[in-house]
Amino acid sequence: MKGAVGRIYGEASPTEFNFVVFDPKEVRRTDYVKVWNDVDGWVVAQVLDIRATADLSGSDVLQGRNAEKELYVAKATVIGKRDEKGLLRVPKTPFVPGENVFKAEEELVIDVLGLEKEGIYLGLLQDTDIRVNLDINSLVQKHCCILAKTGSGKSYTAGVIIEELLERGVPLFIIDPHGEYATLKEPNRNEEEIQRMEVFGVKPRGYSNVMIYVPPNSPFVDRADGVLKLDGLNLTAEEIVELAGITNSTSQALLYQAIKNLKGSNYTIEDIMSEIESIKHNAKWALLGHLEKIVEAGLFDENPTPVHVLLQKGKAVVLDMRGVPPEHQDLIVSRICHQLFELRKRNEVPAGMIVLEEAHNFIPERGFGRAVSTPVLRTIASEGRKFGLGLMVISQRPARVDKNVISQCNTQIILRVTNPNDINAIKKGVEGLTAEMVDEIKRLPPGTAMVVSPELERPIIVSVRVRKSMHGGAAVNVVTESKKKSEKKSGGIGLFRTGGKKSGDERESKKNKGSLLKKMFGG
Ligand SMILES: Nc1ncnc2c1ncn2[C@@H]1O[C@H](COP(=O)(O)OP(=O)(O)OP(=O)(O)O)[C@@H](O)[C@H]1O
Repeated sequence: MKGAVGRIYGEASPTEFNFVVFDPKEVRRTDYVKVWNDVDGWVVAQVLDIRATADLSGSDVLQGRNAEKELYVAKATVIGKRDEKGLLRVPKTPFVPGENVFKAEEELVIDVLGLEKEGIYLGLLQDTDIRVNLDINSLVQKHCCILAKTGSGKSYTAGVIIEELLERGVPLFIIDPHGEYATLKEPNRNEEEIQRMEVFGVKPRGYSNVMIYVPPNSPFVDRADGVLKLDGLNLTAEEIVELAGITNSTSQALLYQAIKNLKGSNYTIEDIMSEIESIKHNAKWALLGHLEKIVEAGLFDENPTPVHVLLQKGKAVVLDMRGVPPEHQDLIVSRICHQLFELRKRNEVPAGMIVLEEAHNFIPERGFGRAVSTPVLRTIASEGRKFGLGLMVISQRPARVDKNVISQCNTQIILRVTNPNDINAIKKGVEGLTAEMVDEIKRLPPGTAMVVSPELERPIIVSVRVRKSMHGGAAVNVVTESKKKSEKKSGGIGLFRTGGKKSGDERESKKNKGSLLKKMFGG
């Protein structure tokens, strides 16, 4: 029959069938096809796998004989068809062997998958010209996560979504441990990417509504739009233990005692120091030394930055924490997110989204470290949607991110992941993934994402569009870079990130810091 790409053969059920492929160049894995079902009419299915067989024995092969004709057989899983009410229905009667299989038209695929006509434009459905738009409300209010192994396009994809949100005026607060998002201000100048823009129907542009804030101890203070100073009021013993790296149990006990004495008042770090000074114990001097170092770090100020500037209509504020010690980053994230959440509850900042890069450092899975920012981020993940505060959780180590937080994310964007522990974490945190889909995740090329969302009838694979603005996390070739800078010989070949990314888990070393305090006082 004209236009047919194959014909059903062998056993077929209402949900699965195999078909012989007429031309292997025309049908590929993950393609969408349609088949006539006598009861339901045209039904859409997706090709899961294709195999080639030939009528050749082992000895034929050994004697160098070629097959007269090889046979290509595809396995398809049925997605269904929309009924008059727009609900997806899967047939109840099996497909008939011998029935022709056709390529599904774009409109039919869009309809059956439940793709939005408008929304956050993420890219094109793999191997098609179909635009994938994600529902903005669901993505922002009900949280989303981007999970991938390093170098697969995680922060690039986050950049694409941020551009789309910026164009719609959604307030964003971007927690950027490695300084990858400041380049949102600049138009994309990457020539290769500019050439691919036509395919995606986008043009280069920078975003002037992006502001860069840095902590006071950042090496990049002079380049920032603003400095984020914290008030330093009512620090908890646990926060100070983490901030100063206090491991000595006597010092921890003294600190706890001093803070207990101050409870009920609005105390500063100087108040804690005077309280400790009044304690008669030789261990107090070492503790005072630790506190002195915190003061010297200059994170806290009598005139703190008003937190409402971090979430403003039509703006994205990037908190660039490059070069800031991880324990400072953790405290900053904890305090700021707590205050933003409180302001949002009182409607003193607009509804918006917090973008959290390197999420495994701030909301680690139990057993993979501790962070003072965890409780507030968990609360935002579970209650944020009630108050209009969304989370975008980004991580290259899905196994090390709190699974509860991942499963709270309505939209899950997964790029290539190969580590077995990370794959297992994705299986646990993402509902509805079949074994075939999990295999697919291991094979995804860079810049290609699997998107899972209740708004979509099934996980889809998307070629993420090119960025309009400059990507800030690109790898830099050490050799070229060092040649540019000097005539000196290069010490070796390697790659590092423009954002100064560190490899490995920075927080691993302080895994159990502070746990002693908990054990001693049950705090
Ligand atoms: N959709 C895309 N289109 C074009 N290029 C892309 C796309 N996605 C990723 N890339 C390329 O892949 C590179 C790596 O992407 P990215 O920096 O986002 O990786 P990552 O997963 O965030 O890695 P890391 O964990 O090290 O930050 C980018 O520099 C970019 O060149």
